[in-house]
Amino acid sequence: MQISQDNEDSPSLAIFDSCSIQEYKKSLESSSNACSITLLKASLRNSNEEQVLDNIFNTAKDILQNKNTSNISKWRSSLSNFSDPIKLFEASIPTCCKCSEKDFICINSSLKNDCKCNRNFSDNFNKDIPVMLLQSDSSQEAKSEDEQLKTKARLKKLQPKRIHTPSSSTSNIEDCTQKGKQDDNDEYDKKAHKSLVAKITFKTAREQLLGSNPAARRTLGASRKAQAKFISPMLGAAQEKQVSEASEVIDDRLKHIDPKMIELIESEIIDKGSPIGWDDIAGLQLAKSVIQEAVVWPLLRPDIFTGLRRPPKGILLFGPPGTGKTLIGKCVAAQCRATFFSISASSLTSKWIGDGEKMVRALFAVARCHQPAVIFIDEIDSLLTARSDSEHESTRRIKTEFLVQFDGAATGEEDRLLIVGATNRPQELDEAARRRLVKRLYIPLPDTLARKQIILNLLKTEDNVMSCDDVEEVARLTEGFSGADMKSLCSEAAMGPIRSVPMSQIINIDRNKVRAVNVDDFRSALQRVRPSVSQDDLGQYVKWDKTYGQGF
Ligand SMILES: Nc1ncnc2c1ncn2[C@@H]1O[C@H](COP(=O)(O)OP(=O)(O)OP(=O)(O)O)[C@@H](O)[C@H]1O
Repeated sequence: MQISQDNEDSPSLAIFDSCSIQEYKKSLESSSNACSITLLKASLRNSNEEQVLDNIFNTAKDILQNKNTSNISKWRSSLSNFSDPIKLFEASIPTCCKCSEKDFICINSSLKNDCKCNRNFSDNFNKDIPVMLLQSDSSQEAKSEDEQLKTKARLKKLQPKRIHTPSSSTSNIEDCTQKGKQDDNDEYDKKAHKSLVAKITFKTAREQLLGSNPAARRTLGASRKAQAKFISPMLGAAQEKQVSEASEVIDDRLKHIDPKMIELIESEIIDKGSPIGWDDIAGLQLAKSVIQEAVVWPLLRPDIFTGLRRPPKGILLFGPPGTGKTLIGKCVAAQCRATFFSISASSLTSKWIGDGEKMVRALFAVARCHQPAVIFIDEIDSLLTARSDSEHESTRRIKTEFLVQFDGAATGEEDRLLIVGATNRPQELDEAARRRLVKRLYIPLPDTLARKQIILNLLKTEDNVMSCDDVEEVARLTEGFSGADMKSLCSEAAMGPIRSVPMSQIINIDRNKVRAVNVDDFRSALQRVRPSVSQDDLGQYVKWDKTYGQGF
């Protein structure tokens, strides 16, 4: 801060650092002192930063010369004290007429007519102080005092930068500054001690929470990134989290994996649905027995299935849509007591654009941590299609990563991972993929017996009056239906009894009064539900099965 004085009446305070002005304004703002407020008003009077302190200085001078006594009648400092902002600020702290104490708390008490020291500030003193400031409690005072100390310390640091201007009155100011330095230091020590005491005895709710729960720092007023985890500001929740985080052992295999992906896999890709049993899958006896022998037993007894008996690491289930491929994958996982990871290959290439290959890596890493594990990849053809020139770079990278991971799983002696690929378009599969998915099982449309079993399974939970003959009739009439088509047919038939209820009663009708499903409902449903698989498509599967399939 540069202090110059062009003439004795009009000293000018030139600011070399706008930051120090802001600090000074802040210190004025944080004071409930009437003089400070008057000075603050003066500081705000002009938007030109350069003139702020000049305004303050002149205002202070007016007060001292009794030109501005409407607000403050007692101002016992002399002009020479205003050698710098610190002195100016100190001078702005009024002194009690009775005890001659300089204290903010005293001002408040006095203004509320309960001056503890029975100090007597001027009657005029409080007229201009906003009510809000009068109501500030002692903690705020302690805080403002603390801030003043900080401000002083900061301003003190700025003092060496002061440029001396050779003029008689400025010399006086400088002398005064030097003289006051020792006193200043003593006062700083005193106030610092006072502030320390205040700090020890008083803590804001925020300080208290942060003291006991540092994790809350990130939730209280701090900015959080969009993808950052939610951290509860609640004491118990945060502490619980900390304890659980501390006790969590991070698996080495997950060291280089993005935690967000791990979280995503564990929440979305691990299938936690109800376990599927072999009886839930109608028909497909041969496929079931091959799978049981080739993968379920080896996963359950890895000690017996070694060497030549070592199980394949990958199987392919191919066939028309809705024939139970996913059901089989789930059933394998349930039978092996394995974790079931279910992911659609097309989502790897579309949903996680750019991250697909990282996702593949993460998927295998997480699966290794959850062994035994079954990784079910639906629509595997979209991931492992035959290579072509038009293939997108990112798709090629995902494919390469998948094959690398697959080979890692295949060669890892200890790994108990099974990759189950499912496809409706086996002919589009890459040769490399075909070779790796050693067991290729055709999952055909259900035969009559299987369709009958599907109907019976689905009707178990419905009120029905279907005889065995009725079920057989429906099974016969549904030649060419897939398992999913059979489900649609049964749902449609189950709507028959509801449709027979008059519209006006549908809202109020007693559940027990809705009639049971009968064969006529199935007959009408058959008018609406048609098979989804064409005979031509079936021919392709049979052909591919003959060439590459297991051949049972
Ligand atoms: N063999 C079956 N036994 C019992 N229900 C079946 C059978 N096949 C299909 N379903 C029924 O059809 C639904 C769809 O089956 P699933 O999802 O397993 O077929 P998918 O072959 O995987 O089909 P997509 O190829 O379209 O993925 C199942 O939820 C089940 O209700």
